[in-house]
Amino acid sequence: MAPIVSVRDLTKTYAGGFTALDGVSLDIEEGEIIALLGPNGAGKTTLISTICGITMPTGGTVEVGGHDVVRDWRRARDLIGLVPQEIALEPFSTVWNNVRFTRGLFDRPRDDAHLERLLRDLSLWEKRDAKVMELSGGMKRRVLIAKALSHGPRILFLDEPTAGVDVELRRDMWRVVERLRGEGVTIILTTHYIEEAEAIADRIGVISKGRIMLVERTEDLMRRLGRKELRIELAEPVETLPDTLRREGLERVDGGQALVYTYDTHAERTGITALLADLQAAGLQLADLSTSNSSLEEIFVGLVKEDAA
Ligand SMILES: Nc1ncnc2c1ncn2[C@@H]1O[C@H](COP(=O)(O)OP(=O)(O)OP(=O)(O)O)[C@@H](O)[C@H]1O
Repeated sequence: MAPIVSVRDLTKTYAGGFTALDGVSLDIEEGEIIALLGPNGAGKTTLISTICGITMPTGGTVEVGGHDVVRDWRRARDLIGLVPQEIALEPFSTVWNNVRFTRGLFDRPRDDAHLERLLRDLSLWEKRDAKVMELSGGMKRRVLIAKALSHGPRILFLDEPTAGVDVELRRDMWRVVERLRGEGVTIILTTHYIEEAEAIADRIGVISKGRIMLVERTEDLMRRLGRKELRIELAEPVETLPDTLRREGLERVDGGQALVYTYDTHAERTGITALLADLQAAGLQLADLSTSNSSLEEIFVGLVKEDAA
């Protein structure tokens, strides 16, 4: 099946000369949830805005549902719902009218039942007659989501959806995302939180300095990167490792006072039992043992550092 979003060699250099996207290519399949992960300023928002036809590319192409987002922007945009990072709402208008107006912009027939369901899902129904300016920041974010979904888009973009939102909104949001997933809606979100990406995304793309560094199925990425460290404090330091202990992943550290064994938490065998047996056989006395997660956060920081190196 043709991808629903196809990005080819996309570049964006802003008027001031700054290159925010530097040759990005990415295919997104219909119905998948993809998380774009990257530090501040990596180019995530620029990528989303360009796919949505809001930012003009300086090179390359983007097709959404087979429509070029520049030449055929209206048809491409019609398939898209965008929840932006910044709150941009009509402050004097009510919640209901804000959402209904957006649906109207997409030339959809009136469908109050659809809008009611959306507002209920987002715990906004009680506030439907309130003016947007009277709402809290969290409520305004809910309105942004309702607006983005008002015309029943096939693709939903969520730009940093959970930055600074409370637990309830996060929960409501993920409930809506689950429902949309069930309906086959494609979801593209940007986030700083790798745990969030891991929890909901089918694939994770890592962006740094305007480039896609990797795109992988979440489970493959986690398997590849899901490593843990076992630290073995020795009663007496060892000068060199006996041959019977030499193996992949084992290192002498702190002048031989400790050994660090890195293993794959997903592997069928971690090799820990054999290692401990070999340590005993080699006559090494253990003073202490501890394990630490190579946390997903650290992995991410590591990836970005790698790029900077
Ligand atoms: N209109 C603009 N003019 C000039 N530079 C811009 C413009 N918009 C963004 N940039 C720059 O492009 C780079 C990428 O910005 P972008 O907002 O895409 O990053 P991001 O990954 O979404 O970051 P964040 O997580 O902070 O939102 C940044 O260095 C930013 O300063």
